Amino acid sequence: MAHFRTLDDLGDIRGKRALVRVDLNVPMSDGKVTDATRIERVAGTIRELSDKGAKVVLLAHFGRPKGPDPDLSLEPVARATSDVLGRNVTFIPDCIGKMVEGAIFAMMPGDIALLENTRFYKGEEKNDREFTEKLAANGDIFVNDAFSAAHRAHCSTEGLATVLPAYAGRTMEAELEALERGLGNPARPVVAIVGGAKISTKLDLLMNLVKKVDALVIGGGMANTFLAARGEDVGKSLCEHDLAQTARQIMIEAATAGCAIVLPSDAVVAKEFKAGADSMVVPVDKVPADAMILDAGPKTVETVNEWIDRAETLVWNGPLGAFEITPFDKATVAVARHAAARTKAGGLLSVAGGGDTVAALNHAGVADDFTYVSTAGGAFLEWMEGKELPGVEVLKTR
Ligand SMILES: Nc1ncnc2c1ncn2[C@@H]1O[C@H](COP(=O)(O)OP(=O)(O)OP(=O)(O)O)[C@@H](O)[C@H]1O
Ligand SMILES: O=C(O)[C@H](O)COP(=O)(O)O
Repeated sequence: MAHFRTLDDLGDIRGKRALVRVDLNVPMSDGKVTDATRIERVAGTIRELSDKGAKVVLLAHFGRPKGPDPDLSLEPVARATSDVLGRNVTFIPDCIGKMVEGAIFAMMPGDIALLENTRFYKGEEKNDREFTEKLAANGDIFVNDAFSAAHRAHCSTEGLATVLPAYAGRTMEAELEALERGLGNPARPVVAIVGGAKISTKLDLLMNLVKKVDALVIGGGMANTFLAARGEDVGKSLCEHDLAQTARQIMIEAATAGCAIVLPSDAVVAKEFKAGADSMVVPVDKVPADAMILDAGPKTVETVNEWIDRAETLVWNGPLGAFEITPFDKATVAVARHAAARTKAGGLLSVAGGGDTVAALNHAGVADDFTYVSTAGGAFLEWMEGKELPGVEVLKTR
């Protein structure tokens, strides 16, 4: 990639402080990382910089804290990163200031440290110049290996590249190359599946996506808002009723663009959101008032698989149900396995992205059978829409 500086362009960095932006926003349960894919993907960059003798200082965010929040500390992620690397990763409980400066000063060439959640400071998400400079004070070079956070114009994703010599890490390089190969000019029909729970974040994306794909399958918690917008009673399901008008607008845009919208026709419902809860399959117009939709039903799975059979390109972000909890993983697993089988048989280019989506494909045992699995969620979708990603653009121009 001629227009980026990469690790190949680094000179002698022995003893230099490399601030490395990674995406360690990984799924966690009971304080433990439940899927280490994002950590595994950045391990190569970390090892390479460490082997070159840099002091490797990892910068990352975790969750969406409103300020310092012990529940969103990166400390447990430092342990998981250490396990993946098979090397010690020191956790430094802040990301700016004298204490951090001292801790980094004490590091030996090749040592690796992870700083505390950058989002504990308000300046981070505002891309505040002063906060960028405080972060930059602890680095000699900046390496961005967080493609999955590159849609955010934050200090640690964009700002730092304006004040320090900036390089794309190996994962950033690999993601851009693979997505360009797979989606630059996709073979049609293109089917997109968008599910998951981050409804408000994804509605804007859907608005643009319907203009680019031939069919849009809406699943997971996302679908409930659309079903409600269509007038269905979704009981106690996850649903953003105040976004019903936007959902209706998306359906109108889709009709205008000739994009088929595929919504669930049946659903698995339960009264409790817990493993092994009593559940039943109902048509989407018969959801009991005291129950919630937690997965797509078998008829829906059949319909989605038929769309996959017609597709040349499949783009997938967001699970079709609460796949972490049995038995609400069935639809996601069935569709993932179907797409994987078609990919393996030839004829389907399948690209999936999203932290939870990757976890779901791993759960289905088919992540390796997709053409490409990106660890990015929002960044993946924005890239798909053709939007410029600030974290990528700033690397290009320097
Ligand atoms: N019907 C549903 N009700 C409640 N939660 C659901 C439902 N369907 C899916 N989910 C939840 O959606 C979550 C995943 O959604 P999300 O939008 O975060 O996916 P993603 O885009 O792959 O992940 P990320 O945003 O981390 O990259 C899972 O935790 C899953 O349990
Ligand atoms: O999980 C992600 O998609 C990235 O880490 C970005 O997280 P955000 O949506 O909270 O900015």
